[in-house]
Amino acid sequence: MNKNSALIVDDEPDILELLNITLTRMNFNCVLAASLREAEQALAAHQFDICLTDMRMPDGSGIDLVKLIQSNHPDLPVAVITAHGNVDIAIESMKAGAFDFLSKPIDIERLRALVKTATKSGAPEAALDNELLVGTTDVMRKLKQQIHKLARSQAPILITGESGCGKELIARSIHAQGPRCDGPFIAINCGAIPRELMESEFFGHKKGSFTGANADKIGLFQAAEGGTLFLDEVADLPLDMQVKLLRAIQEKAIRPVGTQAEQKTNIRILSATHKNLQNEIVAGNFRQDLYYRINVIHLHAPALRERMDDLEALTSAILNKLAATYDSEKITLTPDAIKHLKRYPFPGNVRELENTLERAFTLCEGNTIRGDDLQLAPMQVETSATQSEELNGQALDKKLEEIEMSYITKALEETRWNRTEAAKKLGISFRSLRYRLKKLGLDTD
Ligand SMILES: Nc1ncnc2c1ncn2[C@@H]1O[C@H](COP(=O)(O)OP(=O)(O)OP(=O)(O)O)[C@@H](O)[C@H]1O
Repeated sequence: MNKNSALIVDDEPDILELLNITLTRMNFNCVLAASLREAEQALAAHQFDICLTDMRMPDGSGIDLVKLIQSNHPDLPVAVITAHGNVDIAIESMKAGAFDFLSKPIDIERLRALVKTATKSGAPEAALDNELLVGTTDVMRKLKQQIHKLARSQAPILITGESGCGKELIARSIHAQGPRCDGPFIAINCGAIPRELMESEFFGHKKGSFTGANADKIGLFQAAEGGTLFLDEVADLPLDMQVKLLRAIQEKAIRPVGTQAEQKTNIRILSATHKNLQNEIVAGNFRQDLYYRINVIHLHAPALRERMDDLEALTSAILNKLAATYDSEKITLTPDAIKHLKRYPFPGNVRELENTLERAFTLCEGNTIRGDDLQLAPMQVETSATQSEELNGQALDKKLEEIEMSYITKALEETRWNRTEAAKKLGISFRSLRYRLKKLGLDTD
């Protein structure tokens, strides 16, 4: 088996020795350098699989080395070793391109985990274009490149963008392309957890630690061990929970409710929000220090109306998925339907496009969707981009659902729950009614 090779840069002989012994035991060939100059020479002479560097060297800083490696050897993962508690340096180095950091005193277990993650290859090349994210417009191409580049890094990433524009999908792609791809991807909507259960949901609890805690329970952090924890709607975390989350990220350790002992964690944190976190900080709803920690790298997901050239590709991907789900033949759109879609601003982004097409599919005759089947009200078609920014996709969906629910229940009551008759009354097919009943939770089968 070919040995991996490591470049270790430190002017402190003790640490150099510790790193050397640990990595040699992990079957690495180690090259040692005591200064930036020596590191540069080693980089010019050898190929490495990982570089570990201290921050302070006689002739420069670890960040200088990170920058140098970024520009000359962009595929070489480099991790920095920082003084205990020096968060600023750790973050600065990750922003500069370090894939992770270790703080002193060095914890051997963490060091081994870091080295393993760094040298583990991500998903195979074939998966890299990731079919997950449909889109070839410039903005999507750039986003995909960024995702590919950031997948190996362990830096926390904040993904911003409007509702339904693909933030979770981006997080999944980062996970799928990175070295943690065999580990779990745990997604959690921070706004959906009852406040009183939050700490236990995040960190787990011990049996008997509070009323209702009938058994030991693991939390999301433990469930995501070795993988990625995706905190969706992170702006909705209450302030007291923000403090606890900050601590967990900083210490890379958690304490389940009702226990004293800390548990180390090895997870990557990705977060997302459709809110402007800067504004939330000013309003006193979000902690600046937590923002700083989760936003080491920032990715922005574009709204659908900013990449309308992707609309047709997205539409056809969604229709293929629908055909597979409903075991139907290929579904097509008339040119008129395509025109309708192109004129609509999609305040609810790709999610709204999916909902629109699914609804149209259940309404359409045969397998061809016409303009009218899309039910895009003229008022909505004309909505300006500025107005649509104020609309919230989820609110719109909820409203439409309420209207749908009230019409359907009325028709069902009038026909004494005869669904064939109710469908006729509503002017929709039986198939469409059945689909809607299921979706609204009114299905009695
Ligand atoms: N580029 C894309 N290609 C294919 N499907 C996409 C794309 N972007 C979003 N989607 C689909 O749109 C839906 C919404 O995406 P996702 O849940 O990732 O959005 P989000 O921004 O996280 O939404 P929210 O802010 O409401 O949590 C999903 O079903 C997702 O698969």
